[in-house]
Amino acid sequence: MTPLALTLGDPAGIGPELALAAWARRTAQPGHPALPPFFLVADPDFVERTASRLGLHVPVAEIDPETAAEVFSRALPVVALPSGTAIAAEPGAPDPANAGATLESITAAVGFVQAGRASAVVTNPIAKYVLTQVGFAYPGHTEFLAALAVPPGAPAPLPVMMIWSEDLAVVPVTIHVPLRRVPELLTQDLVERTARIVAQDLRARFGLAQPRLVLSGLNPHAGEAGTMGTEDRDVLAPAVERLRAAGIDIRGPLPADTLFHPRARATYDVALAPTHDQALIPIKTIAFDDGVNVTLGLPFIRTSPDHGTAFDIAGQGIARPDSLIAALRLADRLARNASPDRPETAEIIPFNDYAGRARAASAPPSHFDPTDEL
Ligand SMILES: NC(=O)C1=CN([C@@H]2O[C@H](COP(=O)(O)OP(=O)(O)OC[C@H]3O[C@@H](n4cnc5c(N)ncnc54)[C@H](O)[C@@H]3O)[C@@H](O)[C@H]2O)C=CC1
Ligand SMILES: NCC(=O)COP(=O)(O)O
Repeated sequence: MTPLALTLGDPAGIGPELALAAWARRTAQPGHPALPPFFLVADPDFVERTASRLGLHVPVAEIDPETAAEVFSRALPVVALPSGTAIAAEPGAPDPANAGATLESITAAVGFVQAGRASAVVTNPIAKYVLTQVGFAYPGHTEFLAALAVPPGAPAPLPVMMIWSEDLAVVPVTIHVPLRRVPELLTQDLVERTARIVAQDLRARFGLAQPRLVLSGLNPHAGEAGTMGTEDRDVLAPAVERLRAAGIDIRGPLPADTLFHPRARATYDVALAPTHDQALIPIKTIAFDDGVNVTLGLPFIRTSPDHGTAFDIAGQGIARPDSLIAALRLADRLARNASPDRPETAEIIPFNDYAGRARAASAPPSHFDPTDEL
């Protein structure tokens, strides 16, 4: 069985302790299947010190990726950083001196997946501003992974951030950019390319035959016919029209403020929103512990917990591993769907399976059905 490659994240954040906590929950429990085997790409001594500091009885085995699945039942498999770098980090005190190890863990994990030695990359959180201090040129994993997906110098694919949970999935069309730059970056082309990638990956990777997309407006009331901003009318609406003409089931732009309550959520699989916070606030409100960040549009699978480094609680042993566990499980399901040995049909991974409702065959004519009983 090909294991998942889990990155270190910022070693002063909660990533290392979450890896230990996730491994401690590896066995099947009622309602929760066993965790798929994974290995952490890190300094094994640092991982051992982290475990003993937290009083966790987690044996650590330094191995290569090929041995990870075999040892997983009895020890947390750790693949050493290729440079052999030793990490010294104080929980809650991020230090740019560790940025090299943080980045090396990501590049090594991607290399393992590209070489077929891991089935997917699962990333622990990084603090972008710490990496920026050593000249890291990307605003986050999402953009960095797109660059790693191609040979140096080749044009990178457009990476699309989706935060997924069984109750809601969202996609920010612009990602890590200042709010004041959104109107200039939010082009018809970007909306169309993003929506096409979402539709394609939901079909191919998540097994949804007819994914239902909606696009949230940018301005209040989706611009109120151009009286509260023109982007909805002049950029978003024509993009939706072209996408629909190309056979993609997408509606919008719809007013953002009425798009995320349960009856509205029951009418779509994924909501695209023009800005980062428009997309991420609803899902982190509804599913903070279960949300998974998935990068679409890459030639390999990458998932991550939806939260960040949580420096404020690092080293206290109180960080919840739920989102990392959800990320490991989803990466495994996506990898199985992508495997050449998969069964005849891909597993359908649920979207907005709100209260166990059956999915409507096609989008209803209105935004949502006000008489709907949930
Ligand atoms: N995928 C990634 O690498 C991500 C990285 N970040 C980075 O994380 C850093 C901190 O970002 P914040 O906005 O403060 O978000 P955050 O998610 O790190 O923390 C927000 C709040 O949630 C709590 N929290 C987070 N994860 C938790 C967990 N597993 N269990 C219990 N409580 C938890 C924290 O203690 C804090 O109070 C930033 O530098 C940002 O760049 C943020 C999001 C994702
Ligand atoms: N807010 C989500 C986030 O920052 C995740 O970014 P990335 O590091 O996964 O690109």
